Amino acid sequence: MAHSLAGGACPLRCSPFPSSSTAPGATLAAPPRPRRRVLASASSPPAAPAIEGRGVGLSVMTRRGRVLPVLKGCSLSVPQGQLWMLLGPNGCGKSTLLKVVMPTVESDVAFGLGKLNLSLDEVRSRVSKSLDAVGMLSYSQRPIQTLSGGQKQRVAIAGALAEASKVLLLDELTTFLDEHDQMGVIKAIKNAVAADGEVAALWVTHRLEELTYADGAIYMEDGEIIVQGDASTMSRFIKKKQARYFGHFEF
Ligand SMILES: Nc1ncnc2c1ncn2[C@@H]1O[C@H](COP(=O)(O)OP(=O)(O)OP(=O)(O)O)[C@@H](O)[C@H]1O
Repeated sequence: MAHSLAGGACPLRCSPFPSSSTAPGATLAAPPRPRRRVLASASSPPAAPAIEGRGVGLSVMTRRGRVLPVLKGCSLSVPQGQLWMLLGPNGCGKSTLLKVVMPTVESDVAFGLGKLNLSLDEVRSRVSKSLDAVGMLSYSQRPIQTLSGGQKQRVAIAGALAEASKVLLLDELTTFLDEHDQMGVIKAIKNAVAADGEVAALWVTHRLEELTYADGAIYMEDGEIIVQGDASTMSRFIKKKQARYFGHFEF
């Protein structure tokens, strides 16, 4: 099974598991008197919720030390297989609510396993092994939206590993990442490949320093593979090529 991941924004995935959540560090406020109405068709049978929040409250501290309630006892339920819109005037709390009901790292990785008909124990085991392989096990319960770009990439890689993908096709995963996140992602891939022994990865990059982590490399020009070999051979080849290129210029 091959799994392709591209750089840039991580695809947002919804949890297969119902969850209610609050943002880390959020102050839970006592819910005010309910001001909500639930309108439902009497004929529609209740579907299992895919996104669920119960009594979610969140307050932030202003610079002047005032506690500002942003979310006040919000309860919502979006059934599986349906598209719902979150509406309301500017500043009413839509984006904040979206952030706090996002899936956790754990449920995001489990998402792809829904199609495999596995037992819950097997799902849990695969999720924790793959998160461990990319160094993200301690983040299992964190909402995806609270992660850095590099951490999101590592969670996406864990998702591919959990599905037992034997081939990882990785396109410029580190382009928009800072150096710390870049190292985290490349080490995660390196560990995952080394730990399993059966996984192979092909990594598209412009960052030549990443060659240090590779076992081998392939160099292309104008639609053709010019040379391929082990990492040290390829490193020498690239350095010679760069020297020839810079030799054309007089400084
Ligand atoms: N970290 C924060 N510190 C201070 N105020 C905050 C913080 N987060 C959210 N708010 C305030 O909470 C309110 C809700 O913000 P939010 O962005 O969720 O609203 P929204 O409904 O998505 O708005 P819009 O439709 O304009 O995008 C706003 O008044 C915003 O200024």
